[in-house]
Amino acid sequence: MVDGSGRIVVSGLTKMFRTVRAVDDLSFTVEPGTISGFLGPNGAGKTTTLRCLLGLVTPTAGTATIGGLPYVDLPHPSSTVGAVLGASTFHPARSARNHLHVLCAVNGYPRARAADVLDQVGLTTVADRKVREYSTGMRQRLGLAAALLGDPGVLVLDEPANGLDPEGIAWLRAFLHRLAADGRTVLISSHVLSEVEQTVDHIVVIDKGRLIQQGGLADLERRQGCTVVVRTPDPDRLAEALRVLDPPPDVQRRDGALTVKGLQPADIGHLAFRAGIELHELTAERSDLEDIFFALTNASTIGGARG
Ligand SMILES: Nc1ncnc2c1ncn2[C@@H]1O[C@H](COP(=O)(O)OP(=O)(O)OP(=O)(O)O)[C@@H](O)[C@H]1O
Repeated sequence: MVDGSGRIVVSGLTKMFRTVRAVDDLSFTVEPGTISGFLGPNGAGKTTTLRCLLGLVTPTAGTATIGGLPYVDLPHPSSTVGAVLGASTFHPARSARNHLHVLCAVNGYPRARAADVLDQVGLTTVADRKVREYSTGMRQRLGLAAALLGDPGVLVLDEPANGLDPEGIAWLRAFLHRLAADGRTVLISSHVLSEVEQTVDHIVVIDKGRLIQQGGLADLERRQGCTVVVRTPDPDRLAEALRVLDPPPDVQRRDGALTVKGLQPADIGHLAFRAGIELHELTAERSDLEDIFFALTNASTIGGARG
C-alpha cells in the first residue's frame, strides 16, 4: 500500500550472493519522526539491506519499501530519500559549493538549495574551498549536504560516525535529532555501538542476515534485565540463599559486593529479609547498549533467542 508516510518497511527480505545468504528473511519497520540504529557485527548484512532499500541491489525474495513503494517505483526518489552509503567521492579540485551546484543541475533543484544545505551542515564558511583540503569530518558533512538537497523525508546513513572525532559525533547527534524532530525517518547503521547509543531511540539488531531484536532502546534495556549490586555484612550466607533458587541467578563477587543477574532488586530484598540478612546496598545497574548487543549476538551464535 502506498502511504507516502516515509515509513520504512522491510518484509521477508532475503539476498543471496551465489551461496552466501547475506540477508535472511529479515523484517523490520522504521517509523517517521524516529532515529533507528541498524546494528550488527561486521558482515551481518547491514549494507546489503540498505542497498536493497535504495534499489542498488535486487532482493532474492521479500520487499523493502519507503512510504509503501520500493525505491525503483518512487516517483521522486531523491526528494523522498537521501542516502550516504560509505565514504562519498567528490572531485578533489571542485569546491563544495560547486559540487552541490552540479548536483542541483543534474537533479533539477534550484541552485539556492546548495546554500541552504551548506548552511544546514555548517559548511558555509568553507564552501568555496577545494574538497581536497577537507578533513574526513568535513567530507562527511558534505555527503550529508548532498543527501539533503531534495529535502527528503527519509535519511539513510551507513556508518555515519565512521572517522568522526568526538566533536563531530556530538554535532551529528544534534543534527539527526533536529531532522527527526521535523518528522523525518532516520535510519543509521553501525557496528560501533557506543557511537549511536546516545543518538538512536529505536534499534534493529541483526546477525548473519537475520533479525535478532528490534524495539525501543529503553524497552530493550528493560527486557534484557539488569545487574543488581548487593552489599551485605554477610555475603556468603546471601550468596548461598540465592544459589538454591530455581533457576539459580548468576551470582558473582565484585569489590566486596555481590553482583546478581536474573533477579529484580525487590526479589533479592525480599529473600534477604526472610533470611534475616542485613543489606547495606541494593542497586540496579543499567546495562548499556554494548552489553545488550553482546548478549543478543552471543545468544544468536549459540542458537538461542531470536527476535
Ligand atoms: N557483492 C557481494 N558479493 C558477494 N558477497 C557479498 C557481496 N556483498 C556482501 N557480501 C557478503 O554478504 C555478507 C553481508 O555483508 P554486508 O556488507 O551486507 O554486511 P555489513 O553488516 O554491512 O558488514 P560491515 O559492517 O562489515 O560493512 C558478508 O558475508 C559479505 O561478504
